[in-house]
Amino acid sequence: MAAFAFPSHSFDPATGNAALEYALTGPDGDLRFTEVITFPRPEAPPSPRTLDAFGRVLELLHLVAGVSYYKAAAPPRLILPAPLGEAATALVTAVYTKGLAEYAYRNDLPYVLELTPTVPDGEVAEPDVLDNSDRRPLSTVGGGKDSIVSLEALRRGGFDPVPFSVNPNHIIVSVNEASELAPLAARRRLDPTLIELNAAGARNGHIPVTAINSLIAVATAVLHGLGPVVMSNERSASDPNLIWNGHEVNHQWSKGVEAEGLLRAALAGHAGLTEPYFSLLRPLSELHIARLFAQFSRYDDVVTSCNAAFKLRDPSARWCGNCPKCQFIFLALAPFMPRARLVHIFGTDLLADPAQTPGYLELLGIDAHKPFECVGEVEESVVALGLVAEHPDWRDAAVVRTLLAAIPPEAWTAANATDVFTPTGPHFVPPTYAKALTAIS
Ligand SMILES: CC(=O)N[C@H]1[C@@H](OP(=O)(O)OP(=O)(O)OC[C@H]2O[C@@H](n3ccc(=O)[nH]c3=O)[C@H](O)[C@@H]2O)O[C@H](CO)[C@@H](O)[C@@H]1O[C@H](C)C(=O)N[C@@H](C)C(=O)N[C@@H](CCC(=O)O)C(=O)O
Ligand SMILES: Nc1ncnc2c1ncn2[C@@H]1O[C@H](COP(=O)(O)OP(=O)(O)OP(=O)(O)O)[C@@H](O)[C@H]1O
Repeated sequence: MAAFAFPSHSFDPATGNAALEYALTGPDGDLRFTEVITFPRPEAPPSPRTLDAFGRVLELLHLVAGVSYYKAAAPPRLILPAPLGEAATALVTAVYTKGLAEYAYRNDLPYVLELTPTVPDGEVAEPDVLDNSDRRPLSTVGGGKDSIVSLEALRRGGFDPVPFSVNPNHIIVSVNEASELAPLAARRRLDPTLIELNAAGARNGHIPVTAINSLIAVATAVLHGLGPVVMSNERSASDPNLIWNGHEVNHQWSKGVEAEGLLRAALAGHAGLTEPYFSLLRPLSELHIARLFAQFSRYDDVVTSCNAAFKLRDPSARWCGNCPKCQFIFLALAPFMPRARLVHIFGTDLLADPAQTPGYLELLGIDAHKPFECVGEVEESVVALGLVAEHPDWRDAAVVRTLLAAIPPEAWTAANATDVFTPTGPHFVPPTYAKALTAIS
């Protein structure tokens, strides 16, 4: 295929359906795709001003959600459908290069890291400014511990959050029920042709899915006259897994602070939104978030962070108990709760199972690089190990004993518990919201 293009998109306010059209084009013909996103419809018909801002967010979503289809062939050209301002172009460029860096690395396609979209010449009309910053926040729920911490922080801070998810599965539905808050949801349907192409051996790999979910969330907030979208992306999401051909490869790129800044700037420049989107947990480490989560037991029967439970086909019921994310989160929660409670949450005791040791050696930086998964930094795993080693419930667990014997002395010196539990780093949390975090600390 020679190029990837964005033929058109549309929205029907009567049904809430948005149709996003894509094309892979080449000398032997085109492959066309349509992704359908169904937005929850507001009770009252939206005003023309709301629909205008929503339409502009949809334009960004159309461009960003194309990554799923682009990746089936990875042509060298990306041809945008209309003139685009600087901030929006920067977002789109980064989503297709940095957001696809893991895909490029695994498929050995270095040119993807340097894609430059072709943007048609022309003026882009300035958007009207829309300031909804004082309205109720829309807080995304992914079923895991992080979004639960944000929901509870917002609630304790007096913000009356509206939970929101894209394609909520039974886990997300149960988390929302446990929160006793009334949620909103959007439906996203990938074009079935993509799944057929995958089955036939098309190129495939990781995509920056958080960028897509984030724009669906912002579009929903605008349509419903709600305030900022509150994400739960942690500090360590910004750190790369490795460097390849001089470029950072970060599995969690679209959860990182760079993506957050680019998205905010694009939403301001292209859609006129003044305070559209931020991550409440950005200054915190994963281990710090785990400590905060431990105080909320009402979600114990439902909370699930394991990605295997969120596959479209053959998902695990809850924690698979055998992936880097399960291993990391088990270790991160262990210092802050009794063993019986954690084993109840996971349905298994990972630190009692010697088969888990190799995975933990990777998380502790003893073997290989940081796994391509949503896991914290090596330093956080080392600090967590130090804490469980002193915990009466955990210090004699088989895996803990093996890891303590394997870890080199210099790893302890490099890991500093004070750093791990001190909020730090760049963030976009508005001052009015900062108090929500202190409310649960
Ligand atoms: C659940 C999961 O990890 N899925 C990844 C997996 O796909 P798999 O075939 O095992 O299952 P499905 O998710 O059901 O996907 C079916 C096919 O559809 C494609 N696809 C899916 C969603 C989408 O938005 N676009 C798509 O093109 C997908 O490629 C499959 O062919 O392996 C795939 C190939 O490596 C990954 O692309 C699947 O990742 C999902 C898009 C996904 O939702 N992943 C998140 C759990 C995830 O990776 N989150 C990161 C955040 C990364 C970020 O920067 O946003 C994290 O938790 O760290
Ligand atoms: N289906 C979804 N719809 C909307 N937002 C989502 C969805 N899945 C994840 N998110 C959001 O994306 C961000 C990253 O997701 P992630 O899976 O890391 O978080 P989580 O589920 O809250 O917690 P954990 O890290 O424990 O899994 C979070 O802000 C989360 O709320």
